[in-house]
Amino acid sequence: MASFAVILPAAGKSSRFRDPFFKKPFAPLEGRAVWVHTAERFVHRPDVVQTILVISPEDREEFSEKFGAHAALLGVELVDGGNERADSVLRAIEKVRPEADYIAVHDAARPCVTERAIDEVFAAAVKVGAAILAAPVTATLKRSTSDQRIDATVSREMLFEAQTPQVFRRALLEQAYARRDPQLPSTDDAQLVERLGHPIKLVSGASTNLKITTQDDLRLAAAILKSAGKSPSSVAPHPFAGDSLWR
Ligand SMILES: Nc1ccn([C@@H]2O[C@H](COP(=O)(O)OP(=O)(O)OP(=O)(O)O)[C@@H](O)[C@H]2O)c(=O)n1
Ligand SMILES: C[C@](O)(CO)[C@H](O)COP(=O)(O)O
Repeated sequence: MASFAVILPAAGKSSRFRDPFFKKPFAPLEGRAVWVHTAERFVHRPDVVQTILVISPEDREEFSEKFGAHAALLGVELVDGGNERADSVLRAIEKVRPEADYIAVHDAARPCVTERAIDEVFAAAVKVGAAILAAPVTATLKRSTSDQRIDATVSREMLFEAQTPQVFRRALLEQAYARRDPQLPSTDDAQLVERLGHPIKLVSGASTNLKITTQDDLRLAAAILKSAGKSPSSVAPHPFAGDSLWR
């Protein structure tokens, strides 16, 4: 069986979350913190050999007080994050155990991912070496002028919104990070692997696999978890789930 190390980046500033008390990974959601819901999607899987939660050094003390026992119970290891998301992921990559064949990076702020979607993107990564969940763009896309007027309508043909997990053969992701040019920004890990020219499979992800960014997203995530009896694995998968496109 292929073995996976899972990296859960949770070291961001949550600036768009605008909550006076919580950064989004630590916000309460249906009785548990967001990060706990996310971690629980992975820690019990027989193919996951390690789960690493990346938190900001400034959060370490409070996290240990509030969640230290729960993290230990789940077998979740902690790593200090960095200024950029890529810095956080790299620090976790450096702690991945030798027995992991693949590395899956999944935003701690995406607690509604389903077991089926994880199965599919993991399987695709084993097949191709790299795969990400991505939702087909369904809205009409407009490009704006600097003063917020419509400049043009952009074709949504073959456009996908990248999600996570983003899953890679370990050596491939390590090579992509070794060649990372800090001058070239990257908002996801796939971008770094794309620059190597390696194919990355797009596995259709559900719109319910949302990234909590704002307070509205938290409310939406609560509704999704409630409708799934708090276990999103029973959420109806995206109608095209399982389809995938080479890239
Ligand atoms: N330096 C960073 C930046 C982001 N993240 C994590 O990457 C995921 C996706 O990032 P995003 O949604 O942008 O989180 P924030 O950067 O916290 O959001 P904001 O831009 O609103 O501050 C989040 O789980 C976030 O905690 C991280 O681990 N380290
Ligand atoms: C990784 C990601 O969730 C894919 O859509 C997204 O790029 C994270 O971006 P953020 O600005 O760090 O939220």
